[in-house]
Amino acid sequence: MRLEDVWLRYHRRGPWVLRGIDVRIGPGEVAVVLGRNGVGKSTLLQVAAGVLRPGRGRVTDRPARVGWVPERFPADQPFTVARYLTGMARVAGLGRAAADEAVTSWTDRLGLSAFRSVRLPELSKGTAQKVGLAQAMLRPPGLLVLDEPWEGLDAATRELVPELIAEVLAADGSVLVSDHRGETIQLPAARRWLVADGSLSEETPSTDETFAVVEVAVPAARVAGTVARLRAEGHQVLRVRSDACAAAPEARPAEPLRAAGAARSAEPPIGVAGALAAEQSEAVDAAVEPAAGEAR
Ligand SMILES: Nc1ncnc2c1ncn2[C@@H]1O[C@H](COP(=O)(O)OP(=O)(O)OP(=O)(O)O)[C@@H](O)[C@H]1O
Repeated sequence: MRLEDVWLRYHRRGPWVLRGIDVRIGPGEVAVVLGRNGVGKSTLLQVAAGVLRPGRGRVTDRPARVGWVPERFPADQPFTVARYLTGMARVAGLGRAAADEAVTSWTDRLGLSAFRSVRLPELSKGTAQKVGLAQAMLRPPGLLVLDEPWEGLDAATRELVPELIAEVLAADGSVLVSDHRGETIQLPAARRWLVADGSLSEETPSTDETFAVVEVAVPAARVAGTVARLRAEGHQVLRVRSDACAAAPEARPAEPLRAAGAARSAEPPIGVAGALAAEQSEAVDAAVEPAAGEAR
């Protein structure tokens, strides 16, 4: 699929959100869309999915079957989970029996079986997100578009997301995913598209595919700005936490950089800049490339 010189704005005289985006994604490829809040990641994903039509330019070779998981599942619909998913399966072109089979299979897999008779507005945010994932996968999509798919999901389902992505890729589908939680660290082969000022640039892959995790302590008042800057630079922010340990007044000695897989071990963090009051400090864990020895 290719986005050819795509421009988009929401209002006739409004500012252009996307300005001349030109990018292509092929079968079996996954791209992570990164950038500051409000920069246009969701807009780009919606254009790719065919939910929004570009004001100028065009999208070519979009696969016939697109699975789109919006950032917020629209749960204000008067259907039960089973009824909604069966309806979506039929809309996707499945016959009655195949639709029932797909709904049973995906509700089982996503832990939704107990919610089949529950109406959508009564679901918790996380459960509604699972319904959003299920509807996108009912019929194997040639293009899967996931807008912050990890948001609100329980741990078990979060782990399932890379599995679903892998399945789409294995069937020669393409996947686009935005991710502000840094979960796409689990997709080491993903291309990385950075959106800024309406344009898109692609990060060139590192020859060293290992990651390192750098823990950084910043004053609470600067957390949002730091997170935004790190993301805009293409780093994956894994989590933000209040951390009394970061309040230690003395600087700790630097430890060797740890691999991302070891990030949650009990080892002390590296290079923590301390001297912050506990109630004022937040720790930002940022995974950066390249690995060892080049903490930025
Ligand atoms: N329906 C809409 N009508 C008008 N403006 C919109 C609409 N949706 C988004 N925008 C504006 O377009 C810009 C890009 O929004 P978009 O949601 O695509 O950004 P984003 O990078 O996905 O943000 P976030 O990371 O916060 O989800 C923002 O300035 C936003 O306010």
